[in-house]
Amino acid sequence: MLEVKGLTGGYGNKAVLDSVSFDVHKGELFGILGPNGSGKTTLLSMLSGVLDYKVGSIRIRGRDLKEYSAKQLAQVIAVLPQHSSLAFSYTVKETVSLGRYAHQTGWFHSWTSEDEVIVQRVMKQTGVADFQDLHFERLSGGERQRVLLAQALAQEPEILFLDEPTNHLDLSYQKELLDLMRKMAKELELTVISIFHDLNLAGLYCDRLMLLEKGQIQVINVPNEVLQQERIQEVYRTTIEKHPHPALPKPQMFIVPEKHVCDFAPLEIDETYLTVGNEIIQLNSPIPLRTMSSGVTGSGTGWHQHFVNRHVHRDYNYEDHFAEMADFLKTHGFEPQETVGMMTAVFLDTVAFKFLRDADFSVFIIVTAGVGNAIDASLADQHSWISNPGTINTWIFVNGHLAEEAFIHSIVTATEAKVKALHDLRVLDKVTNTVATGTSTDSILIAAAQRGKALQYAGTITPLGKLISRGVYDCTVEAIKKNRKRIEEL
Ligand SMILES: Nc1ncnc2c1ncn2[C@@H]1O[C@H](COP(=O)(O)OP(=O)(O)OP(=O)(O)O)[C@@H](O)[C@H]1O
Repeated sequence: MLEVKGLTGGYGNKAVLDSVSFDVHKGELFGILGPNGSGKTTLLSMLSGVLDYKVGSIRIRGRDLKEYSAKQLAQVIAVLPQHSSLAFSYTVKETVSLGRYAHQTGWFHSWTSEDEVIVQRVMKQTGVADFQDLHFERLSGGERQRVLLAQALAQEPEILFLDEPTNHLDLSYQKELLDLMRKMAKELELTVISIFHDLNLAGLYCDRLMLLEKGQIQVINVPNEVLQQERIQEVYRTTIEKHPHPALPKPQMFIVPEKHVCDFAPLEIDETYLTVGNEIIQLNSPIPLRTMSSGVTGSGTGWHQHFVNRHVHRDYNYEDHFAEMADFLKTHGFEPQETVGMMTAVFLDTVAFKFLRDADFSVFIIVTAGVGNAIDASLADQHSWISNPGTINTWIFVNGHLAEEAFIHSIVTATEAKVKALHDLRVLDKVTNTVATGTSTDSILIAAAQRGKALQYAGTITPLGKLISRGVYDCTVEAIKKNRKRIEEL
């Protein structure tokens, strides 16, 4: 649909673009990225015939751009510029109708019913039909943007050029505009070429991205390839982190603000932050901690400041235990969004905790262990779904800076230590009469201050893994013994 070869040029003697070559296919959503001043708008101006070029070629539908008359070009391409103002005062509908100009013929341009149908359709698509009789200059920036998009679509172009299309739009219209672009690209084979400053939106919506750097193409590829952490850091000269989108196989880049001295102040989570009561065990951190957990609230990965292990009756049974737990936390002064919350049927005074220190980092481990529901994982298929009360809740606070993989290693290491504790205490699976490996509802939390020593690994043989192994083993043994004693006393 569009072929660019060796495009070089700029303004007067100032060369902005240097040997730019690429193709865009029909029906493709193609994103142009690059830092300020890298030449994105200059390229778009050349592609849309606004800015002349001396070296290289641009071919649209196999024909050289320079062979098109202005009107012919307007029948094929439409442009939604970044900043727009109108010289005259038009209503919204009149503004959109100007898009039909390229399709009108003869000296006396007559307005056909087809023109009317198209204008009404594009006004609906862009959400501006409701205010079609208002004057353009009375509109907000976002509303104007949508009116100009409607005008561009009224042209019924084959290629739509967009310069920062979501600039003035609120969140829902950003999504709607880009959803519409993608729909039109896929269903009507509209070719969309758009400049983006928002790398995440570009990554979410575009089929391919082209990254410009100082007037040259740094890379053209699918979003996952272009949006590499090191590359973006280098080209944009800033610190960012790349993470997967939570719902889609797409990359997302996060800005990391510069840290201040207070962000590095040493923090050691230990017993002083812990309170053990009859109804809850709570640990309140002075700062949010990076967490990975299987709590009833705060599960998955996140940042949490409060940690609650709540005693519930053996017969606790709510259909929506997530909502019930959230209500419980609220009535006890905890914000559920900021709290990792777990439940246990054991008496909370049977808790075991231990602080362990290495040269330049430390861990604080807290375990409650009910084993009435102990299961041998290798024979789990012999169990029915109905479970008895009893669960092992393991909390591991790390005073260090954990890498993503260290969170996973920590869970593996802690699980191995727990299994060994059950083995050594000969905790039995009552159904199979074999040694249990855990209970059916065990829960775990890894929470790290993300300050101090960088800890890349937490396998059993690493310094962190050794502390976790020792601490989880000792605490699990102690908690099970205390719990057994407590039950004997009843
Ligand atoms: N009309 C002009 N006359 C002379 N130089 C210009 C003109 N317009 C842009 N430039 C220069 O060309 C270079 C590229 O500008 P361009 O607007 O294409 O970059 P961009 O990648 O779109 O930047 P931004 O992200 O800031 O919009 C810049 O150095 C800019 O100063």
